[in-house]
Amino acid sequence: MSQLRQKQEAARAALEWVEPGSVIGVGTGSTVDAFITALEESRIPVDGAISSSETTTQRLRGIGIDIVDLNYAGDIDVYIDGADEFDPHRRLIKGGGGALTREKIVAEAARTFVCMVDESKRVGVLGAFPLPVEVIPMARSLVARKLVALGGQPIWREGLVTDNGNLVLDVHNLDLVDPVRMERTINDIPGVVCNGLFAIRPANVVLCAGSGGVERIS
Ligand SMILES: O=C(CO)[C@H](O)[C@H](O)COP(=O)(O)O
Repeated sequence: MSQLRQKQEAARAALEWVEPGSVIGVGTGSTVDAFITALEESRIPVDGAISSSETTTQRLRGIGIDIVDLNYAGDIDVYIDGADEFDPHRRLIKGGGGALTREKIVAEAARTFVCMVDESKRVGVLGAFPLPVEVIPMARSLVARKLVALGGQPIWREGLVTDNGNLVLDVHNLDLVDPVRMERTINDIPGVVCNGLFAIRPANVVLCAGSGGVERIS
């Protein structure tokens, strides 16, 4: 089964968490694109969505779903998103699409975070995928030096400006054996807005699609 097909399978499985009449949180990326297509085909009537990026907002509006401001929504039942890597504890690396900060905000507002992945995203220990770190532009070089001191090799994702007007450093070769600790350590660097580790608050459910079907890890 192709990777795209696996993403579509995981996306269809996530529909089980969409309650008719609810407001849902929606992530960003190609798996989320497949989810939005599946949601449209399902005709489940949702009351609106909290979006994690301008790209997702456009897609959701395109299928007639209202975008709700998180400030007026309170907590929501479910957040549905993809990931770049997941480990056996449902801890994630996210941010390959550069939307990590808003993704983490919406995930935090949700009682249940459902993560849709294809088999290629499964790892024993996080860190093969470079860790995205969103930084305030004036702090780019300072933060990069601090990340080197932590053992990483940051590469500036040149040309990308996030929806929040910031920059992204992709950090290679960090030791992520203790991802909770590293998530906190990086967050403490002045100038860091957010990092792509979702370890303090992992996914509640991972739907991993492979050749044998969709595995539900919860
Ligand atoms: O974190 C993300 C975007 O910031 C995505 O969830 C992640 O990059 C996975 O993307 P895809 O579904 O295209 O494989």
